[in-house]
Amino acid sequence: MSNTQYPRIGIRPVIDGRLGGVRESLEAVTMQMAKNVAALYTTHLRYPDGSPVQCVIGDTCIGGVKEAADCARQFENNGVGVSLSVTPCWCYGMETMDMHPYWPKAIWGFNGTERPGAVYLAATLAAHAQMGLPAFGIYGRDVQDLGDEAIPEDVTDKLLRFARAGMAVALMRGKSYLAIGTVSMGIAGSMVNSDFFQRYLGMRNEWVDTSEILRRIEKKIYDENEFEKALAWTRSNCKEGSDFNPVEKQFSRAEKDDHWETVVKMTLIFRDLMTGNAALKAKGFGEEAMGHNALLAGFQGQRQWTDFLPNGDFPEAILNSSFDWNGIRAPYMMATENDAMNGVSMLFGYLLTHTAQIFADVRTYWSPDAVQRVTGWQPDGTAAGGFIHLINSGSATLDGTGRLQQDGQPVMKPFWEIQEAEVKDCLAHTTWYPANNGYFRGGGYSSQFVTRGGMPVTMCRLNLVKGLGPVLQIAEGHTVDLPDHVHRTLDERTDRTWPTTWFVPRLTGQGAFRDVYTVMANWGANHGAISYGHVGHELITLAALLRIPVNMHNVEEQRIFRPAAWASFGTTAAEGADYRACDTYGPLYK
Ligand SMILES: C[C@H](O)[C@@H](O)[C@@H](O)C(=O)CO
Ligand SMILES: [Mn+2]
Repeated sequence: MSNTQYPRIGIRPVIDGRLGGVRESLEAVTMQMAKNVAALYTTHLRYPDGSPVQCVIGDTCIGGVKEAADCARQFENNGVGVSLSVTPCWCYGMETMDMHPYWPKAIWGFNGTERPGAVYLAATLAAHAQMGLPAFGIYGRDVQDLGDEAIPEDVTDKLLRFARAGMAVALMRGKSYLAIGTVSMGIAGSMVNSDFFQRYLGMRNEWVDTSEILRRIEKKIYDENEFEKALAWTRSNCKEGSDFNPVEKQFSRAEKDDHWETVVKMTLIFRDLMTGNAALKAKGFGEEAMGHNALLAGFQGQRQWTDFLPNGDFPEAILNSSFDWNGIRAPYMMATENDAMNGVSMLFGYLLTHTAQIFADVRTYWSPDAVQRVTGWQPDGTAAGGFIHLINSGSATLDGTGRLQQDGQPVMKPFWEIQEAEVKDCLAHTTWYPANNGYFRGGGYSSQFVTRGGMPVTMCRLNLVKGLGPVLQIAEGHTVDLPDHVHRTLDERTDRTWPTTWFVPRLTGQGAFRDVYTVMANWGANHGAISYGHVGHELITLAALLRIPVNMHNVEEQRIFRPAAWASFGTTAAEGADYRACDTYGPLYK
């Protein structure tokens, strides 16, 4: 996606239409409010390629329906995907409101009292509620003087929160999920549900059979120069681990070398399938050069492919990372086992944070007693109540090693903040073991690392429930370090050739978060998507925009920001209100 194709944020300066004094006195102040928000957005928000988000400000202030219609046309012509109305004064709600059926909407009503911006906000939010077009209300806590250009901190926070989630909605619209293969090992999440993608995300689905990978390998439908570069980089940066397979099952050195070539080609091919590649056009493959317009993809892998060919762990891990042989770059979202529902969970985390995501099985809850029994160590500190072993062959991002840093702390961060030395460190802490060929008869290489402890992370998962629809679950928590011998003992009970993250959710003492065991017991599927930071509140805002109820979360009430109309569905049991609101509005795209 080039910069010019990214959706923009439309800012609507709304004004009291009474000419002959009132309007004239407010023109400059209203337009200035719009300009100030645009400046805030362009300084703080970025597109996935790292460039600043672009805003379109209405050509004129909007005092009535004629100017509202002009502005809608202007926005349509300028690629707007998210709409924010701003006003310092009373204006005419239904005459000036944004009526677009699916642009995420918010109104910032200035908290001054010389002119009542908040009264407009209330009147217009009522109109939005009455018309079934939910909008977020933004209103500062402290009164400002008319003409005070500062955007207070609480307002800034809400403006940014709304825009980040709104932009995620706009970025998904019109893009594709590409399934490479079909259902993996009976996993329902890989039974790609096009009705969900179309109606809830505005995305389309593309499917290619895995025989396409073989065709491209055999017919050399990839950039051969890039392949040589990629193979050389892989040889010098991806260290191969010992072969733990029984000797009689091990592949020969020649076969292993051949597997390295295959997995590097698979990486190029998966990426080209997703986004296209101009180099293919030059080789006479114009159709392949276009790709599938995919923002997200999944690879079935198990079992038909992996039963006789190298597995997808290398391509999945590299694509999900913020770097490869071409240098530091944005991660590609790639779900292992073609678990599209976990892929979308990753996509949510990625679009909100611009950081790579860990894809993992939510494999084992280790109670303190079980840990003590098996290792002799009594878990303490963050791990005192036990922990969850997140581990899956393959697709966890190498950024998940925790070797990227901020002020000496382990982090995951947007690619534009990553330094070359940090990339080297991620690679140095990753070992590529010959795949466990009891599971992967065709060989390949699995990435192994242990995530550094102390990172704040958020795990989420989108589930489809028949009769209900999609629901999102969210668990904020931390990665933890275990003493070496404890890690080794527990890890070796599973598969020591796979990447491990030890995770402790933050407990609230209530419901699903009464203890670590109960968090795991309430997880709705075998996988979770793990994003850096505590971003549960951002996920909740995004879910509300998409009309997806959140069935489980541990986010404090004061951090939750949903469209104003949600309050009309109930204010004390907010979870129930969320379900009723999402049910009433239905999916964003009809
Ligand atoms: C190798 C195994 O089949 C794993 O891939 C399996 O445990 C899963 O990841 C299931 O989601
Ligand atoms: Mn899995």
